[in-house]
Amino acid sequence: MTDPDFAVEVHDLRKRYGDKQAVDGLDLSVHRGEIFAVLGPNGAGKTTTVEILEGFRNRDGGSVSVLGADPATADRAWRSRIGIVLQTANDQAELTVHELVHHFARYYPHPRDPDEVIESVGLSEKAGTRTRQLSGGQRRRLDVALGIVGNPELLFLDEPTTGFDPEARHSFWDLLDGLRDTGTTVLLTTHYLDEAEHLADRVAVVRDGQVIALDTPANLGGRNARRAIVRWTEQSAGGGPVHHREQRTDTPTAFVRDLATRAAVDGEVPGLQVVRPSLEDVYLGMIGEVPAVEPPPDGRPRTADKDDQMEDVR
Ligand SMILES: Nc1ncnc2c1ncn2[C@@H]1O[C@H](COP(=O)(O)OP(=O)(O)OP(=O)(O)O)[C@@H](O)[C@H]1O
Repeated sequence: MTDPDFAVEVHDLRKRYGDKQAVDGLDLSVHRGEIFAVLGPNGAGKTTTVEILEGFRNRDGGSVSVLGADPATADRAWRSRIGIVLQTANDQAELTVHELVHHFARYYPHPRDPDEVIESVGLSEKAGTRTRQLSGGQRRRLDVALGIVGNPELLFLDEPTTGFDPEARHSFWDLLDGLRDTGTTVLLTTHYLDEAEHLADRVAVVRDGQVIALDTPANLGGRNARRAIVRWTEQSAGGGPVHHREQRTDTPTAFVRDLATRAAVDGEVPGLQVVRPSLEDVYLGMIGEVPAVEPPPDGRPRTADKDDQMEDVR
């Protein structure tokens, strides 16, 4: 433990609520300076894990190191090195943006310049506005301002863009890209696959309290999961039933060329589609929502080609 290259190291983390094993032997490590996303369905154990890392919740077992210290016993000096943006917004509704950010800055030994922070989250024009008069997206930006004004080495963001419109989400991403450039380590939980894909250097998928996959967004699920899928239809001889065919391949162009010579009807392959699984397809396959990237079950028809698989998907 306490490898200086890692901002966070977690091994075999466990937490139970009554008879619910919320975290069940979870392992992960976050490099310094990286943006790390934790994805998972509702109830997977993400918030519990993050709260343990923040020192807000006790664990039942496992080892945890955050900025070299155990959050369960860490002191105030440690706390001033982390920033936290919670799911629920702060409620000092009568203070202005300027007052609130300046007020929070005084809690920290080495804060950033509060006015620069307000500017960096795009709220300069709202500095004199009471926080209750901010829109949801502006409120979230203020939450981030409060999370970063202490100049944290590590920032926790719990579902930062839930409820944002697409434009607000994209400006928030720009804000985080800027934070990345300052070397701040960010650990965020999100339900949005596009968010993880855009922002994260690495992604952990959590299900049933365990990390079931951990990789870069491009490699999550393995290279095989991102192979192109060619889909088309074939009709049985004599006008019989239509079969939906599907094949995974690294060489879709060559495959379609070959398919066109054997399966085209009047020059066209019926129902032809070439798709590459998105991160969302891979993720949904992993958490068991849609078997998007699983191999076909036994007993389904397959091609003679030993490298690739084909199935009748009906
Ligand atoms: N304080 C608590 N008391 C009892 N059970 C809890 C408590 N907090 C969470 N749980 C349960 O533990 C499991 C994990 O919850 P957790 O909030 O960590 O999941 P999550 O992945 O953050 O979910 P979401 O995406 O919905 O926020 C869930 O089954 C939840 O109902």
